[in-house]
Amino acid sequence: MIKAGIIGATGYAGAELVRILTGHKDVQIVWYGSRSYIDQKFADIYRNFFRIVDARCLDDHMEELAEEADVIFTATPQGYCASVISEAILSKTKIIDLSADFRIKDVDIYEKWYGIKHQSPQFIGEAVYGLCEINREEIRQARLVANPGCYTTCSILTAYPLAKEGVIDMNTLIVDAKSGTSGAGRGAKVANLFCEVNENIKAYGVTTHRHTPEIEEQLSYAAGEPVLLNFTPHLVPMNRGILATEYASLKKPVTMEEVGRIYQEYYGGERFIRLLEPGTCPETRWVEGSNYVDIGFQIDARTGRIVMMGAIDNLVKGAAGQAVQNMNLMFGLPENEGLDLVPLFP
Ligand SMILES: NC(=O)C1=CN([C@@H]2O[C@H](COP(=O)(O)OP(=O)(O)OC[C@H]3O[C@@H](n4cnc5c(N)ncnc54)[C@H](OP(=O)(O)O)[C@@H]3O)[C@@H](O)[C@H]2O)C=CC1
Ligand SMILES: CC(=O)N[C@@H](CCC(=O)OP(=O)(O)O)C(=O)O
Repeated sequence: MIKAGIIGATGYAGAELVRILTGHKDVQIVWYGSRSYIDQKFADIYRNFFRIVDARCLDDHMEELAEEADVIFTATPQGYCASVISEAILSKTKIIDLSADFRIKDVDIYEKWYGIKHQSPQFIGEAVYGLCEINREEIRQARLVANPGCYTTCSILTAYPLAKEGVIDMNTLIVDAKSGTSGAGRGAKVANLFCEVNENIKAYGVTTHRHTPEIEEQLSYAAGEPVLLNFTPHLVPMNRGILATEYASLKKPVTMEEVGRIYQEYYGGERFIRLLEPGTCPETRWVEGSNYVDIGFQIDARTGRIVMMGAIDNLVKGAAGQAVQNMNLMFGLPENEGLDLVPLFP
């Protein structure tokens, strides 16, 4: 049995980790970490776990937890993992960090976009960017995995094959993405109150959202050239889900069949990527509650552009599901263990 500790188990991403790991046959959760609910029963906070999880929440003692756990998930705010990680901890246990602390290789870029000083830049080099479909082999060897963000997972996977194959002009790429409100976490904020979000759609973080450099960095590796792009997130009145619609000019005319073949070559064998039939657009409702990424595209011969579309559940493939997929790789388990979650509908 793999012993897993979750720091931040009481947040939305942490609670989703509890849900997935509770159904994972090779994992025992040994630590339900919290700041605000110490000693309270986890199932009293999230009553969907009534008579399923009996444990109480514990404080966030990483050093003590490292003695007990084979893997620690940090589902905590930006800056937390970097402020507690140490060689002593990493020599005893593996860490999968759901925050952005180790995602961006250039510490100056991290500090500029996140507005905080990085407390452990010495571990940035060894951290593996945990996008399983792209970095599978490195993840298997990793002690520290930087689990990608929700917008970034969806945006990168949707464009990756065409960026890698040089089909699109990367300097024309625009990523327009929409997210449900669980993406903002459980903490109370006026902007996320029912009356503020319901019956409304708005863009936010226009030209300044912190996921921009993460998408740019990963697509730069794919394209083999520096990438600058526009990323515009939107908040929509739903609980879960991300839809990314991405526009780019084609470098030369290509057919739907040719593009379909490229996607097939990269993702045809991927358990969690579903390439939709030509002309079918991804919808968040068909991936909700699951680890799937649904991808579709359409060529606009009139403008010479391609429109690529991806949908995920932000809390599953965008956070906890991907974290468990990473854990499976790190422990040599089948990648889909605990993740055969059929999407929910309605
Ligand atoms: N929500 C999403 O869709 C996604 C989130 N992420 C990332 O995952 C992480 C968690 O996000 P999310 O679950 O949404 O956030 P929440 O605000 O819902 O949860 C935050 C969690 O962190 C705990 N916490 C807060 N401050 C501290 C601290 N100083 N020390 C220890 N624990 C602390 C909270 O504990 P308590 O409540 O007990 O006080 C809570 O369990 C973030 O880094 C986020 O960016 C990544 C991808 C998607
Ligand atoms: C709707 C909403 O507010 N979403 C969050 C993204 C959450 C997330 O994925 O956070 P990290 O990837 O940075 O860990 C936001 O825009 O800040």
